[in-house]
Amino acid sequence: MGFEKELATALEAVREASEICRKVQKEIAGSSLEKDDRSPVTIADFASQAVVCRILTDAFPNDPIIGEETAADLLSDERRPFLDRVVGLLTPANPGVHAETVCGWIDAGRGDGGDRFWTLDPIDGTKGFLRGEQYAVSLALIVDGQIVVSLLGCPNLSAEDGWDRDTGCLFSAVRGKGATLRRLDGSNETKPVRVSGTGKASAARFCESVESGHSAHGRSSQIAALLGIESTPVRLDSQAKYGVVARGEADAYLRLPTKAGYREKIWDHAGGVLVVEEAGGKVSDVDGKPLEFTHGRELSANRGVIVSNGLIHDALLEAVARTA
Ligand SMILES: Nc1ncnc2c1ncn2[C@@H]1O[C@H](COP(=O)(O)OS(=O)(=O)O)[C@@H](OP(=O)(O)O)[C@H]1O
Ligand SMILES: [Mg+2]
Ligand SMILES: [Mg+2]
Ligand SMILES: [Mg+2]
Repeated sequence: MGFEKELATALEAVREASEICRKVQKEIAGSSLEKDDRSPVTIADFASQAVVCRILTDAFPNDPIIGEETAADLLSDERRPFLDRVVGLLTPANPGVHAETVCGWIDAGRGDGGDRFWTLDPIDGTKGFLRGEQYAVSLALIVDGQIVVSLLGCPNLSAEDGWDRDTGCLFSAVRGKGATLRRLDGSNETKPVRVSGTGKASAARFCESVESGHSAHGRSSQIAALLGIESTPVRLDSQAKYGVVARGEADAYLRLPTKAGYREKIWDHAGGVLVVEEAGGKVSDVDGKPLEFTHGRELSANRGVIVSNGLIHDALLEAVARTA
């Protein structure tokens, strides 16, 4: 199957959601609150999830969506003004829309898995978004446990030479058809995406999370030392890291387990994984196992994530094992 309609619909959804995020990031003050797990969320996270779920549900009414956010976080009386601001973001494209409708769109993202489902991170890297730095809108379609379509909208990641750098970029991949880069604006000009050709592990350029609570930075410097790497890792938020490896600006992204028991969420990876694989790279957990998107909301069968250009993957896994 070509998944043409799925890709076209997902491109429209990620572009519309990214546009809202860009608008909010320009006037960010007072736009965030804290969820029960103490992580931040903004009006743009909710609006982005609402937009993507609305577009996907219109086109594919039978497809479940597993999204990060829930409207339950908006329903108290004290959060009503915050909900009204989310509704305000959606009103230009949906004149007269009511709060109940918007909450229904957000909660269309409360679906379960199954043979065919989408997973959505409406803003990945919310902390980066709040700092004015990198974030991504991440969306993927999973069929029979395999990612078949994936998209990463990166509004603050410059498009490459010759393109207007300010528009941000949009990566997409369809299984077996390669990975593609577009500008995030409406233009449909595309470029193929390829990983780097760095074959010597000692020459590898790493990227990793900004937040040391999300990936063990100390262990990644030990790994770099073992491999004879002298360059310092580039730290950037969100699945933009997958995009950067996919287009060869970095050779690897290490996400090393921190506190025992944290399980990675599927929406934090699905949009990036297929983009890197279709660009010629490789993704596994720290034990070298493929990521399993068949256990609901979490990658419960995996620990950590190692992303590379493929050529240096075995050397990375060996160094990871030696620092265990
Ligand atoms: N303890 C812990 N360990 C691993 N991962 C965690 C942890 N806590 C949160 N998260 C998830 O990290 C997502 C942000 O991705 P990054 O780590 O790439 O961003 S950052 O550079 O650290 O800001 C972030 O995604 P968003 O909530 O969508 O921003 C979280 O789902
Ligand atoms: Mg995330
Ligand atoms: Mg998120
Ligand atoms: Mg979050």
